[in-house]
Amino acid sequence: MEKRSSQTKVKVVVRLRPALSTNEKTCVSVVDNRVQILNHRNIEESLQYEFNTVFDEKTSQVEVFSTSVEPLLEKVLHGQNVSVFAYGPTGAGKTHTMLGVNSDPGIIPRVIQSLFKTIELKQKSANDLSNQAPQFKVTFSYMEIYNEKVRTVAATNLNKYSSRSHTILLLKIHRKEPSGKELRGKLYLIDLAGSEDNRRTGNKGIRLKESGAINKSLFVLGEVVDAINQNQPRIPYRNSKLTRLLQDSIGGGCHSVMITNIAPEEKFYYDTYCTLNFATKSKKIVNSITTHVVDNIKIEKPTATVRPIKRLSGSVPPSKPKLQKSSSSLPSLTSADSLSSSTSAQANEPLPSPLVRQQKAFEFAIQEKISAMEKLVETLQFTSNNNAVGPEQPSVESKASSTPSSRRTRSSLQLSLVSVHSDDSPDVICPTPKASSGKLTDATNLLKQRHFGPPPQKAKKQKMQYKVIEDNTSCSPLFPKTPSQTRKRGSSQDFESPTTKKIKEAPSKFNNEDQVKRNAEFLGLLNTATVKELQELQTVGVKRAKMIFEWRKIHGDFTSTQGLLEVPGFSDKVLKKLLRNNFVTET
Ligand SMILES: Nc1ncnc2c1ncn2[C@@H]1O[C@H](COP(=O)(O)OP(=O)(O)OP(=O)(O)O)[C@@H](O)[C@H]1O
Repeated sequence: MEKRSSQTKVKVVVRLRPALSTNEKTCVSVVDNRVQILNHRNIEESLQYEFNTVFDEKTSQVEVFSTSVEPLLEKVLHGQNVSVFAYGPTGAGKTHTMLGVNSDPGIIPRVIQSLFKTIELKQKSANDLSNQAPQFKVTFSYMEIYNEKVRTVAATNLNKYSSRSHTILLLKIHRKEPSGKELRGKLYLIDLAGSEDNRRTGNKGIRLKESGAINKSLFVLGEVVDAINQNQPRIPYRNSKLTRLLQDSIGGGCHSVMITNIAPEEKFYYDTYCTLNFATKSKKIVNSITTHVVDNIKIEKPTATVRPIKRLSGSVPPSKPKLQKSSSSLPSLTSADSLSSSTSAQANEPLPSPLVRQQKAFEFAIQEKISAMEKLVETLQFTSNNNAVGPEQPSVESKASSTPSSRRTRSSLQLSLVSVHSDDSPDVICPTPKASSGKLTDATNLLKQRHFGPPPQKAKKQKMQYKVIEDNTSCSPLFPKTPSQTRKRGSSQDFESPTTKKIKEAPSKFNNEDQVKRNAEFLGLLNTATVKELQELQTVGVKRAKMIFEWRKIHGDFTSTQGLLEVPGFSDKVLKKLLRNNFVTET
């Protein structure tokens, strides 16, 4: 059930990074909540922009987090969605703000630490009062929107580690109250690819095209913001993958914070000007906040809410050096970085509590997946386009390029939207030790083993598509290892689920009641089926099944079959055909 509770504006904050070199001239300054940019060519053209919050170059990571993000975490725990995204030109500090470095962690590691600590506190205080504590389950997905025509995550002249994709970390928090009431909140943490002025970056060839694609998606983002501000009847969310993903964040049901990163150097003048103009128009957007709540009548039996340390330790990857190595991908916090008064007390505990250990395991799982993804992209760069690999490229394990799987990974480079999906892990409250342990320790292997793509010719034809790596091995319809690998579409005996079977067995004649029932069953199936099951529906092939599945993971349940129109690959015509072929009427 969704409850529209309030309306709130997109919160736009600006962060100015420090100058990176004393040799460069600067043109931006911050006074109170105003940003001033001086046009060195014409001093009279100096511009001032006002925002609610402006962080100057001295602002620390913890201040950015505690001012802009931390207050919203409670909302996620209460079934609301929150979106935090960093926007700005290449090299202005988006990744520093979102991820940070080990010695100075950014928003993502701080959010994870804070969420787990808050959950622990809530459970502790319930236990202290001898009340039954709520149960929490935290899952995550990591996605990149990547231009499929580009073969490298290449360095530009401007910033040698420039990220060329939009990356999205989605945390889902499922809270179950002892009363049976369930709350489901989502937290999107988004590091957008940098917009850039190609004249300045010196981009050429592939990099120019890549940059063009990034700028185009950001341009569509601008169009979306304009359309919302002008109250247009149609908002062009569907014109880019990025805006589809941000649909809930901009003009949707989320609490949204846009962190606008800007750089002080004169050479960024035009970028800074455009970025601040975009930020100014974004702050007018109003979102209608939705609370995702299910009221279950069933009263849960009391269960242990914090699992014993012994079982938990099974879920932490045993290899310490590996974890330490991967920690470079996702900086973790030290006790010195205590975030708020409510959490700082915890930081001094001599032994990590179970939830802190779970948080660590969770961080590790994300680290593993992100670093595996980075490795994969590097491998792909190397194996798919040796010419493009210059001295700035990171070294690549040659093993990966010589195995048969590398041939498959190469083809997956052509996919534009890469999703490392691990929605079932790690389960904070009650994973079985076996499952949990497998999921966490195998994260990297999983990615290595399962980065298979469609045959290269096929992938070339497809302009934009999803690549999904799922933790649940039984849900890999694209590349099943079982006899189903050779099965033809429609011959589903080998894994047909009772639900799918029910849908497939269409009665020869419907009365109204049958039809309503069937429609409901079909909708239920859309909201619960695995990719394999979805594939069994008429008119839903592998690609559409994966699209439906991914869309559902990101945006939640479909409330009607019309919702399928939001899924990439579904036109009116396709939807009508799908409904007709499955004996379902429009809902
Ligand atoms: N607040 C800051 N304090 C210190 N250094 C910073 C800060 N913000 C950014 N930097 C440094 O500036 C450089 C560029 O930052 P970063 O890579 O985060 O930019 P970006 O906007 O993510 O770029 P891209 O769009 O190319 O990914 C990095 O070396 C980073 O460490």
